[in-house]
Amino acid sequence: MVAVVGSLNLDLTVVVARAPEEGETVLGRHLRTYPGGKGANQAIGAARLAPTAIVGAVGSDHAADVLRGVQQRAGVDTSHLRTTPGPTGRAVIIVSDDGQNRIVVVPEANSLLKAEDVTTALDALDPAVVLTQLELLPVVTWAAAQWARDHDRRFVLNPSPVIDLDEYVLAGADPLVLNEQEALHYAGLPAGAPFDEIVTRLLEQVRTVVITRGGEDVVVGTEDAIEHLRVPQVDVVDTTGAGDHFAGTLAALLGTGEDLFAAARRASADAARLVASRRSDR
Ligand SMILES: OC[C@H]1O[C@H](O)[C@H](O)[C@@H]1O
Repeated sequence: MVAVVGSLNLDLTVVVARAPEEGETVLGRHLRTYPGGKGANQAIGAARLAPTAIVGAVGSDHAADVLRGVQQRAGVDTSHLRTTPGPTGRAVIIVSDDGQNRIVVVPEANSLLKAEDVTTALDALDPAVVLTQLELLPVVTWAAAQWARDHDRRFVLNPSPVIDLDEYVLAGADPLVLNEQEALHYAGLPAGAPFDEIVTRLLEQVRTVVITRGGEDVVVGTEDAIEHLRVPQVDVVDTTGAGDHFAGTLAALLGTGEDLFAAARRASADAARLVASRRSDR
């Protein structure tokens, strides 16, 4: 079983020809709401391949009902999804015609999840893999990392959005799953740094690393090898949630005993299919 300790948001998405500059107004189209949140997206990705539960919090509003229902229909165990007073998390997303996005997250209920909620849920679920990201409070991320370490379970960490992470949390990551910009941040290197140096710096802090580089490749680093895996080439329509789907798929496959390199290959093929479609068609 995979336990995803993570965020759930209702996403308000708009498509634009190009994202506005500071002080500029542009016209948009296709204003839609979608179920989202990195945790929720990852749980749906994982649930296609392995029993999966989400540990998180939603508010007491219509958005909460929508998000809970979507998780349940995807086969995700929601018995540790807390309901808190007030609004559910929201995100505002601008998707440009080149498929790239800009996201603002308003955490709301996500910030009401407590460390004790996570420990209690993980004790009850007893997962083989704990997957988390950084849209919850830092003490909650810490609790997830600590539980996995204390119980000798696999801890998959997607350190997004970027924050200054405690080295205790990073040290348990096996793997750390992140994109190129995030990799530069955690490696403490400037844009344009040689890729093998980025991976080497990260491997000084974590056990294994998987870096997704859009249509370029996926880089997998362990203490034995650094490999650049080819990714399927597709026409990019919307990248939103593709990294989450990748992380969820990877965590599920690792939980079934798949090797890290094979799991990363399969996850990138699955994520490529998502990138090539609008969210309304997924
Ligand atoms: O990674 C995409 C997700 O980030 C934010 O959490 C949004 O809710 C969106 O669904």
